[in-house]
Amino acid sequence: MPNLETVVSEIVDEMRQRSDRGEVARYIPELARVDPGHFGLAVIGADGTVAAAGDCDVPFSIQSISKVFTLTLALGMVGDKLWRRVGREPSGSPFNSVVQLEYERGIPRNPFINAGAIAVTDLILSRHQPREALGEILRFMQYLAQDTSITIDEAVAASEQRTGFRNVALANYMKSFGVIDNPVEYTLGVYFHHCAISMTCRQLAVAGRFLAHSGRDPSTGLSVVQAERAKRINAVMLTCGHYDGSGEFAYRVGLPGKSGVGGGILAVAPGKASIAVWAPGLDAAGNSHLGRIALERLTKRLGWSIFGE
Ligand SMILES: NC(=O)CC[C@H](N)C(=O)O
Repeated sequence: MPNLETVVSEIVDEMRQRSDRGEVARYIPELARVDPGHFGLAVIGADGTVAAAGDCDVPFSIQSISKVFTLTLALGMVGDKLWRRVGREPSGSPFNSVVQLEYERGIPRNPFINAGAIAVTDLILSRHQPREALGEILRFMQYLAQDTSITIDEAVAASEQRTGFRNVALANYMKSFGVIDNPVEYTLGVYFHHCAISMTCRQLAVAGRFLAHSGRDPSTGLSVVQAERAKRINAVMLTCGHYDGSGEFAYRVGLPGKSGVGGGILAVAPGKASIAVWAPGLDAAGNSHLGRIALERLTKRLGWSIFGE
């Protein structure tokens, strides 16, 4: 088996040389300013070995990757009742699509498209004031990443709050079906802010370890969620984590993964590793272009696809 550190540094070198970098997200003005030349990769093996290279210590906007953690928190609060508000089938639609919601009477297809994540945020909020809910989400991220320096990028949150018209539409539409309990502006305020959490690949890979190890953080031995819940979150990541690019991601990479329009992807190799990659340029489905290519090479060289060598 090739050496993990060698594979990681080879992939970073290969990705740095590529000229096809995708397009940074332009619909959030603050993200449009990010340099598409960045590339970072961090992999943490089961024994805690870290292989990280490139811009692995540069913070970026995690955006929709936060939805994995808000789903985890909300399941901890309300349990399987969550699935009365949100489905768990792939949508086959873009992350911010409006059409399905009308056909399905305001119940979002899954917790990772924007509508589903907004409904999940609303569940977390229902027990708190917006500031407390946001504090709880941020503290959960800091706890999982074992790093209290993680913060929210207020400029990114404000940028989205000014321009997130589609999310406002989705939230209002769900509210009309009674799927959103709180004032729409409160729910969206918390949603925009948790999407604006800023983290490095290294921090994100640490935060994802519980998903790779049956719900438990192997460095502390502490259980974050039951093994069965980790398994199910991974299943939803595999089928829905890349929106209408989820099939392609499973086909090429073969791991549960969650992307964000900041260009990050968190991927989980069950029993083996937690992986975070960042390359800001996106493909047509809004997933990191080079991030996916890098993960495809990683799983191929290490034989890590869950579907076989
Ligand atoms: N795919 C994403 O990362 C989308 C998240 C972004 N905050 C939005 O709501 O549009």
